[in-house]
Amino acid sequence: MKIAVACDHGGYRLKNVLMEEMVKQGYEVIDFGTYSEESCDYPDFAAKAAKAVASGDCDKGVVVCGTGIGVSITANKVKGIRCALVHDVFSAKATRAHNDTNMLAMGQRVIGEGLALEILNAWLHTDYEGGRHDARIEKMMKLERE
Ligand SMILES: O=C(CO)[C@H](O)[C@H](O)[C@H](O)COP(=O)(O)O
Repeated sequence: MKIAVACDHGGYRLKNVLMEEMVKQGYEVIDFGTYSEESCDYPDFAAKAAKAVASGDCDKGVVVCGTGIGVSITANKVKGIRCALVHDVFSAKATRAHNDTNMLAMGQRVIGEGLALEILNAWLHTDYEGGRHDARIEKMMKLERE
């Protein structure tokens, strides 16, 4: 499975920790930047990762900024993306099981690395449940076509 990752300067350190974990687990990780802690604009990088997921080049995406908010808003502007900003394990599982999210956002300035890794793993390893959630997702995605 191919995972697109991206961050701004505020998420650079956590992105590296998450990438290391995913590589260790055998995921192919494509890093869309940024590549240092020099100040930059999160939409430039989050958009690249989101477009890679939306086009099918990558299967899922993980984006990080200071709060996770900027990168999640950006990712959700790209058609086909359902990006969840998550800072607890329960929501990480729920957003895969119920929302079939294809991108995960977290904030380096909000949670520690240990919790972020638990969230990442919960999100990566929880399957979409389908069933009653299909119609709800279809209603959300229909908004993109209006
Ligand atoms: O988009 C954000 C806020 O929702 C991110 O946390 C950014 O990383 C943050 O705004 C960057 O702030 P900085 O003061 O320029 O480091």
